[in-house]
Amino acid sequence: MTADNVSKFAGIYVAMYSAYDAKGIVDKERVKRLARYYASSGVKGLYVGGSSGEGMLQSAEERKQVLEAVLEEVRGELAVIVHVGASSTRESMDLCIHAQQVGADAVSSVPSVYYRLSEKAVENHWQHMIDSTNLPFIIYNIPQTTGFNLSFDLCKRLAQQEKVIGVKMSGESTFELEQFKEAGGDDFLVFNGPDEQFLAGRIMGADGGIGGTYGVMPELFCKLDAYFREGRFEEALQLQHTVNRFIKKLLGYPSLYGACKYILNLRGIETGEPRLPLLPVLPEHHESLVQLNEDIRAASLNYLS
Ligand SMILES: CC(=O)N[C@H](C=O)[C@@H](O)[C@H](O)[C@H](O)CO
Ligand SMILES: CC(=O)C(=O)O
Repeated sequence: MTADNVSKFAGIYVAMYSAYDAKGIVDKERVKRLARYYASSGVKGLYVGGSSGEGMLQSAEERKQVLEAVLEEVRGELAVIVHVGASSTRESMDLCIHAQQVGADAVSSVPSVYYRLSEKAVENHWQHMIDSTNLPFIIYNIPQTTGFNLSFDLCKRLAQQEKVIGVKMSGESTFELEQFKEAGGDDFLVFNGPDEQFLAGRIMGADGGIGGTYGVMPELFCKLDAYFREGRFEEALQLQHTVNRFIKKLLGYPSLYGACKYILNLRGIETGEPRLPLLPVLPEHHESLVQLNEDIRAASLNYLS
């Protein structure tokens, strides 16, 4: 990993939702409109097909369609990292090869889920993906959903490879986050996962963040990152408090993604409902989401003026 790569990839990435039509079928035009919405928000890039993107709930064919739509819209304008994690190594490799063919900037993956795998098995799973293309690879560590926590030693071993450029750390320990930076060295990128502690992650060494709630407030996260870079920590903390009030509310709905998608809908960006088993919001939630959308809008205007 070179310093060039660091400057190419460090920054704020929206973990993008997928867009479906009213029947729940992937809608490429809607995906494009959503990608376009972020292109003017100041973010560095998009993380496609991750937790928020519901990649794990889609067929490989659908995942390819979503990625193609995103790239057709913002290729060269935004950095596009695509999550290729799947249960079988074979499917992940297929998604990696596709990502390279269509021009994604990097691939990323969680461990295989469902089976309880040894560290050796997870390493081998990731290595097959790394070897299947020339693309940079970003480890996705999210122990609270996968049950597998990346160790310092495995991080260090993987980071020695040129193609392994970073880790998305969605575990909540900022100590472990700091240790991944230590394991990988200066040129190894660490992305903060938990949006609620973005500032803490940045202070402990993260080079940027990849987050789902950024999708409804990208400008606020870009501003928070700017405050951090400028050393304006008190203002950064105040802004983190502000976004956390919004995140806390978002987490109170039947599903976080359903709430975020409804807010996007209020802004004229239709993405359909989250895919089951993730629950949509109900009519009784609409009024409070209209209010939340207005509050986010007011905060964005306030911070950007
Ligand atoms: C567990 C999970 O999905 N974490 C996401 C990414 O790492 C975050 O972006 C959260 O969605 C966000 O911090 C809200 O809790
Ligand atoms: C939230 C997040 O980072 C993801 O969608 O993977």
